[in-house]
Amino acid sequence: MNHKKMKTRAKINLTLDVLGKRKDNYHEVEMIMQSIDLFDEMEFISKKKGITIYCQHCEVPIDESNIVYRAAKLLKDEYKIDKGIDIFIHKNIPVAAGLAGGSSNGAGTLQALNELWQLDLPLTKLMELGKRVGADIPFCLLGGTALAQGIGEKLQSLPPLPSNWLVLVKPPISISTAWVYKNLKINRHTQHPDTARAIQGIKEQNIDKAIPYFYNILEDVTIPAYPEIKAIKKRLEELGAKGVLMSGSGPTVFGFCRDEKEAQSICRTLKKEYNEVFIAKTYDEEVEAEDE
Ligand SMILES: C[C@](O)(CO)[C@H](O)COP(=O)(O)OP(=O)(O)OC[C@H]1O[C@@H](n2ccc(N)nc2=O)[C@H](O)[C@@H]1O
Ligand SMILES: Nc1ncnc2c1ncn2[C@@H]1O[C@H](COP(=O)(O)OP(=O)(O)OP(=O)(O)O)[C@@H](O)[C@H]1O
Repeated sequence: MNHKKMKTRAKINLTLDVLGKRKDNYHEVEMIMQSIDLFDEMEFISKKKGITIYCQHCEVPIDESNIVYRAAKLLKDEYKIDKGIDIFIHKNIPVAAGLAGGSSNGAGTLQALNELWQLDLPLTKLMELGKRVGADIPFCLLGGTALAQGIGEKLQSLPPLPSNWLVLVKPPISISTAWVYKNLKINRHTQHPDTARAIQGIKEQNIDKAIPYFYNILEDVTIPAYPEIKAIKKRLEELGAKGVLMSGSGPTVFGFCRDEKEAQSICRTLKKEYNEVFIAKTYDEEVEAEDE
């Protein structure tokens, strides 16, 4: 086999808590992560030498700083691979949005090259390698619904929450993840998500019971700096969405809808106010396996 195509899916954070700062510049987190069916398309074609990235999106670098390049290089060096690869990325996931678009591409690269280079590495090994490239990559490899701890790499799968309709709105701002973590100040007044209760609702497969406990501590940093995030949250809530939250380090905001009809209607309204508005469903590969 010398050719592979794949879809790489975005994630949202249903809860995001920060428990403390580590000595390595990272933070200990606790978060419930969820794959959604908003995806990039990737194509991998073997060649003799070198790693070449092709991507038309103006905000995505095609040099060695691309997450995909770093993932491919890590695998190539670690397993002394004497082959090259052309990697084509077609972006649908908004860039620098808090939706782990780049991490999903990095995860897809590890999976695809594991096959094309016949490495036969188990998922746990790919996750360990992925962590070295980015904290969200291990979850992107696992997918579905999961509790993430450590820096995001210690993962426990939760019962799937597939096919819940979401509306997502990305305001036209870019936020650096490192900046957000650096500016988070936790004290005794800081509100934290009730992760255990959110997990309980998910385990009971009762999204309405879980939603009141969805909370993202990083909004404490982003909302004062970017009030438009709060304005979008308010609009989504006014229009009837539930569990409205910023994803990751932002700036994308998502909200849960009752059904497709409600999602379409909210999406239509918000498209008149914002340029980047998306509909997506929560996704679990095991439940919704499809021919890719
Ligand atoms: C905000 C989230 O997207 C939520 O899922 C992740 O925690 C961030 O994941 P990511 O973008 O893959 O993160 P990385 O690319 O590994 O790290 C970017 C920067 O974010 C900060 N960072 C990230 C993860 C973490 N647990 N603690 C941190 O402090 C670090 O300063 C790091 O330099
Ligand atoms: N393959 C890639 N796709 C998207 N962005 C990439 C990629 N490789 C490198 N980048 C760079 O990484 C930065 C973060 O992009 P990305 O879309 O992954 O952010 P994000 O959704 O906020 O990630 P996360 O939720 O993991 O913090 C961008 O500024 C972009 O220039």
